[in-house]
Amino acid sequence: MDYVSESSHGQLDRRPRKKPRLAWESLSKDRSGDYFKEDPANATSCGSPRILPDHTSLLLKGSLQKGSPPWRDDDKDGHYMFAVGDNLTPRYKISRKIGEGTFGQVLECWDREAKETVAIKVVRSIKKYRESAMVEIDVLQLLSRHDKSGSHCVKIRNWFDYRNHICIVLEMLGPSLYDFLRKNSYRPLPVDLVRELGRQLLECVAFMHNLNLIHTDLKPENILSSDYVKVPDYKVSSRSPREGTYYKRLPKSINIKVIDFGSMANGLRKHNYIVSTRHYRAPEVILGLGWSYACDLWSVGCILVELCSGEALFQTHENLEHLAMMERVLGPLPPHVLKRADRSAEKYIRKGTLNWPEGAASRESIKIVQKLPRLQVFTRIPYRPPYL
Ligand SMILES: Nc1ncnc2c1ncn2[C@@H]1O[C@H](COP(=O)(O)OP(=O)(O)OP(=O)(O)O)[C@@H](O)[C@H]1O
Repeated sequence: MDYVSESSHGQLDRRPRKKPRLAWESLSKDRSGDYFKEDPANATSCGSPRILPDHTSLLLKGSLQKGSPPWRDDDKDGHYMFAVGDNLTPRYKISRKIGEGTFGQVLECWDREAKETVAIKVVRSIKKYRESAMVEIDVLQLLSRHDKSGSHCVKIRNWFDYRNHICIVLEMLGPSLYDFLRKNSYRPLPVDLVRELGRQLLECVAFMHNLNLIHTDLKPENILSSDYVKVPDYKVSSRSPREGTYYKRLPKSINIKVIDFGSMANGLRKHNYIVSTRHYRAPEVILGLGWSYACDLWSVGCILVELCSGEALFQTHENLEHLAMMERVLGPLPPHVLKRADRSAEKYIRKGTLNWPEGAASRESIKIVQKLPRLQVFTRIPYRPPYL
């Protein structure tokens, strides 16, 4: 057998960009009936996951044309093991792996029934991820139901449970804003383009917030170009001219769509657990003040500055340094905000102000903060004070 391993990115990511996953605890509700809905064309079989030496997907060349591939154990993290050319139920044929996240893998597949390419999120066969995926499906369906005029949210096409993996079938989108930045060697995008992207992003956020939903994980990786065109990839097609496998995607327009609704939170409740990927995390989340809709707006602000400058604004992994960076860029945190900090954040505050630079972990850290430009320098627009 000829196995090939594949990683989700051609290049190494420059920073860890993952967030804690807790949303299922706050959003999940009692479900009955459709929880383990199956694609009628497909039999689900469940087996106990066994340990495999590594978590990378194995791609098996030249597997079955019709029906399901032979049973393969999941890897040690509960990821589905697949082969390019396999069927994922008789309806979907796997073309390639597009991405991998906390939840599972995203596969580009050819939908034989709809005759279109789709992206299928194949969720890890672990209870908490399965449950969270069901919440994501609910959210995607809710968004689709209310989306009369194109909300800039990815559309769900279908879902099913296959060999103990929840599979979410999504419309196929193009590269992410992070891909654009990376491929552009982290050079700034033109301000007019950023303005247009910001408008679309805010439209999407307003749409979600009007439905009392807080995304909580807005970041360039989760904003995808909404169109893609297929052009022949001759390098591949000359060797293996198989259905759905010899195309590559190119960005076609500046229309964007938001993905990844697995961390969605209910806006009607108060929350104070940690959300968002570090660089896009709002101060109220770090300080334990309780958070709501505004945390999405904070993330949008960080994203827009990143698109204008080419680099993530707050590149840190430490809370106090992060807060100091915010003060450096935006001005002092208001005293009434610092006063409300919870116990875990008290250590960052001395006499009503941020314990900085006294509390800094190192001189290097102080220097890094000092080097950050003020917001006006990034945007060349007049400074607007207190942001909380
Ligand atoms: N509809 C889509 N079209 C094209 N690519 C997609 C689509 N949905 C997801 N992807 C790709 O798959 C990757 C992982 O998807 P997603 O963020 O939904 O998974 P996740 O497990 O929730 O990830 P994370 O741990 O980063 O939150 C994305 O970064 C993107 O590159």
